[in-house]
Amino acid sequence: MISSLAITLPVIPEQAASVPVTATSDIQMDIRDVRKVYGGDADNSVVALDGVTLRIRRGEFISLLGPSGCGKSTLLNILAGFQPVSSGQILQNGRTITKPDPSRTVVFQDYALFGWMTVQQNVEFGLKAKGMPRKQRAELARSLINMVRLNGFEEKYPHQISGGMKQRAAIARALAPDPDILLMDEPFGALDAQTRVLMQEEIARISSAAGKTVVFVTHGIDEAVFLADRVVVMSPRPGRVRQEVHVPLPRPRTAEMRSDPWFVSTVNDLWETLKPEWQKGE
Ligand SMILES: Nc1ncnc2c1ncn2[C@@H]1O[C@H](COP(=O)(O)OP(=O)(O)OP(=O)(O)O)[C@@H](O)[C@H]1O
Repeated sequence: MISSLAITLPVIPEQAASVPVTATSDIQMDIRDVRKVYGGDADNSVVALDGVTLRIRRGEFISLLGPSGCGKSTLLNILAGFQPVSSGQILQNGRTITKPDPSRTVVFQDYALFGWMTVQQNVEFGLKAKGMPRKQRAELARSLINMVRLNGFEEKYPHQISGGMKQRAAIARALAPDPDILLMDEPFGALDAQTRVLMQEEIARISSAAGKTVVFVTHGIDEAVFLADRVVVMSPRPGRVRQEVHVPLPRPRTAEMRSDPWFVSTVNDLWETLKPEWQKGE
């Protein structure tokens, strides 16, 4: 039971009041006043992010939650190094992010597996690109396949396995280069409701076991709270950090925590806050 914690750690309206004291050396990602504008011409330009500031601790699991179009994917793409900021800065271990790097890998909603490669080959892909010898990469890939519980499916092609299995393979592939940070963009968005719940429990287990920092983009309030150490709620476009919720649930997260009173009331409170914006759409 965590109900005693529920009294001391409610949904926090102001970010500054809630942030635990963190040594600078524990900060892995430092997002400083980031603004992103798409389109150069002032009439057609879209301000996707404005003044986003966020510090992410090493090993922390962050859920980025917000209405459609608030800039969640934009922020994730910038963290990955796929897109530049328009202004502001993002530091990883004190260094500015300027391009993609194997220390940050991405899991997308649509799996992005190579259809002509088996599960084993997909997982090995990044290791081969890094020049790891064949035997070593085969062993490492097998242990990751084991971790995501796909043993027995190593020689299957993506079209021969289910959506949940494809996403497990994509997670194993993203973990293969041993990244510091795993970036996940609505990874379970294409799955049916039951598989989604099972995958949430899997990623909770895998991320704890692998000890990675995770940034997880989602529309799902219960998913965000179930998985995260901290839920970062974004405002409608232009995206800003409007609220942070520190989640006191212990790890490993287990299915029964979904009926904990703190969990239920936090999900309800967030829903009440976000409903008007989500009803409006973009
Ligand atoms: N390449 C682009 N060019 C122009 N506008 C873009 C581009 N990519 C995104 N946008 C716009 O920027 C805003 C933020 O988009 P983004 O995809 O980051 O939001 P999101 O919160 O991830 O949305 P969703 O939850 O629907 O995926 C939206 O208004 C979107 O239309």
